[in-house]
Amino acid sequence: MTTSTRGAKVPAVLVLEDGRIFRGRAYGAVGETFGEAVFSTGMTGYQETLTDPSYHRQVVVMTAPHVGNTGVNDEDPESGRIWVSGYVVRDPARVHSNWRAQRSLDEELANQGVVGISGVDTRALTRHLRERGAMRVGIFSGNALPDEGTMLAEVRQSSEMKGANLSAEVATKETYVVPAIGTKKFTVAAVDLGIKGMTPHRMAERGIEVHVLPATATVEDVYAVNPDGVFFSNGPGDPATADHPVSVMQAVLERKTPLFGICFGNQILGRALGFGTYKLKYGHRGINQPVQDRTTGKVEVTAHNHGFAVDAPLDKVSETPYGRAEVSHVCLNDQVVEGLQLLDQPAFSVQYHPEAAAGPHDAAYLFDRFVTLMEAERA
Ligand SMILES: NC(=O)CC[C@H](N)C(=O)O
Repeated sequence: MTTSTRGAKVPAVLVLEDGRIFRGRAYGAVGETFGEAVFSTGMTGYQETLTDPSYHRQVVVMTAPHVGNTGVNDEDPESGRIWVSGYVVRDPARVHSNWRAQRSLDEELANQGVVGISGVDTRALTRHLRERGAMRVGIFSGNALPDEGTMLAEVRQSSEMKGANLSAEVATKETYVVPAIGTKKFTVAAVDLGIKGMTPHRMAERGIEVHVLPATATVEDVYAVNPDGVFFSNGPGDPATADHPVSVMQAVLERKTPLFGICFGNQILGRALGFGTYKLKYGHRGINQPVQDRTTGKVEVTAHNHGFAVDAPLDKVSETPYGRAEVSHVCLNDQVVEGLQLLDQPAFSVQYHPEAAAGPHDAAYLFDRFVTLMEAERA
């Protein structure tokens, strides 16, 4: 059990681009940071949230009121570092206690230079974002802060999420291989647009050797690994900017290689098929979102982290250059497209996170579906 009072007495201010201001105390590193203000409704899994590369350039507000209780360990991160650009909590744990804990959350944020703020009325902030939409934000902490007008001007000069092309900033620069666990059955080329560590692990558990390729990988790079299937990962930024992975995916669809995409990968499949993408008002982030599989009618409780979505018709099968396609999954909160599948070739994707980490495992069957497509191709 460790106690920490780091930053507890240093003032901090959160300034939204529309001029609303919340005052609190420094949490984690002291300094200033900018990003898109978004909220996550996950009650658990803060380490996985912080280290998900899809949160690059986002300031995450936790709706769970008490954060940090179980400290930080070196097993749960989804990547090699924290990616959120800022962190907002109401009541940080002063005492953490868990058999796996190695240090406190505010120590970890400080070590990694992540500026946060605590003591914020996160319920009021979340309601504000829900009503006005996700927007730019700045967190400023320290004993001598700029005046409000200066802070607001800095927030309004910071970059927007719409139009941001960020995959190359978070993805691996070099290809690496995640070996199959047990007998190797298949090889998959996984295009890393900001991949979470649990995703190749879920494939490895099913006998897949995963070659994780940089976001800049070409069609030749993909086929150089002689893949049984091709995967496109989650990742940060605006899918409207992802022209390169869209063209690589179109080449994969041409060849009818089994294809699976998660989150950003679903948006890329949407674009590859000719659908548009758009920015949601405030997005879906958390581990408690109800999604219906429209093929089976079953409802899954699922993990989400997306601010954009695919604009595809829910009520009809669409003709695309790669055959017929339909919306396979839909979010029951707001009818947003949560999955796509092709009817004439082995390709599908989901907007949410079947790998969980954090979150329920209801959607793990989608990895089995990918295996089934690869088996059918081989038969
Ligand atoms: N987790 C993801 O892949 C997110 C995809 C995209 N950046 C979005 O916000 O919608």
